[in-house]
Amino acid sequence: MLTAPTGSRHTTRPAAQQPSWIDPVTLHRVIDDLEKQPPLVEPREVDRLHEMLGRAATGRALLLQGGHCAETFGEQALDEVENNVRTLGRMGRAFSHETGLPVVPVGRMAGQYAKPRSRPTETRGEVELPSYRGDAVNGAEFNERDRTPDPWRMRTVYDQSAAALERIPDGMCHVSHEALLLDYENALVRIDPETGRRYSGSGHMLWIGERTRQLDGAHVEFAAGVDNPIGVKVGPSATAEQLLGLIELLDPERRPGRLTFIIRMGAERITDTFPELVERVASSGSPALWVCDPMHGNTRTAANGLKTRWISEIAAEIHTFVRIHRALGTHPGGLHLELTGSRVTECVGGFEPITSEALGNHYTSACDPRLNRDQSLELARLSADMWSRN
Ligand SMILES: O=C[C@H](O)[C@H](O)COP(=O)(O)O
Ligand SMILES: C=C(OP(=O)(O)O)C(=O)O
Ligand SMILES: [Mn+2]
Repeated sequence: MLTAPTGSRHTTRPAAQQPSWIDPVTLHRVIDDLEKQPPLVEPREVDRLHEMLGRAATGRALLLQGGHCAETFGEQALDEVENNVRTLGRMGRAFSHETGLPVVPVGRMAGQYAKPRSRPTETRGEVELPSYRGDAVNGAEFNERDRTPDPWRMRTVYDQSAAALERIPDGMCHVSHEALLLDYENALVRIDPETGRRYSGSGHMLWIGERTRQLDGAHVEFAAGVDNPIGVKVGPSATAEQLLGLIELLDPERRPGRLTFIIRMGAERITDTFPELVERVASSGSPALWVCDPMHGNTRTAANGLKTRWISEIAAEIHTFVRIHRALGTHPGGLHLELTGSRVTECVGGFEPITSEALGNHYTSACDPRLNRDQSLELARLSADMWSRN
């Protein structure tokens, strides 16, 4: 049986983007309860993904990571899981067919319930309330009761994630999420008695976000202490020294598949620093896998106030990502996308284009705008073309 380590929740490092839970007694009851639960994922499944990502890191496969920006609680969300997995599967087959490389599908799924925010509070008129930080923390409705962080929501994350995992057909993909809420993540660390190794039991792959990747921060410390594959988001302010520091902390043994850099610079800015980052990391001997998140550096606000992204900019960032790798002789290792298998109208463009005016027609994202099913499949085909022609 996998056991929970003792004392794992104590850290002296600063932890960015954590909610202000107002009731410590409830918080500790929830943590104690989570520590008693079985892990959501098993070490052997985690190791299997590690091995597959190792192939991607060494140029023999591609990672296709995708799903909602923010998953939500409830039956309706569970009903979408299968559709999203099938969309990811179809995209993977398109990619694989064109590039000749196997594709490793990984869902942003069964755990992606906590969000970092640009601002701690949101103001509407005269009223200022805590920002919505994902269903793991508080409710999206703009009233004091919903927006107050509630630790019991972390217990629901566990149940909802378990239910979502049951909806993934035949283990068609591994699952991943941002390791943001350290109270939750620490409570789900387990030790494999056979090997003595520490694993996160909350998802196969975890990533650290752009806002929490500080070298001396609690998130990097947490990730360094588990054996799962780890992603780190890399935005335009990242330096080569920071990346080399992350490699020392997260992958000192240089194991292919352990560390993935998820580049999210924006179509305009990717040429500024990215070539130097790749060169410096490659010449350090790190086998880090590079994937492109063309979503988070290309977020805009439409005239009607909705957050959106343009397919043209998303495609442009992917294109530049591939070209830079080709020029340097390194491997463009895959994509990280926010998408859904449903017919939403959240991103602008596509073959049958969604216009900025139509964005409000079916905009259901709890946080960032996602590619809909058609846009996802088109982008997969377009990207596959970039991989094989460049
Ligand atoms: O992925 C999510 C968003 O990019 C992140 O939560 C920041 O969004 P915000 O600027 O609306 O807070
Ligand atoms: C918040 C996210 O990304 P980033 O940390 O890159 O901003 C995300 O992936 O939803
Ligand atoms: Mn997002």
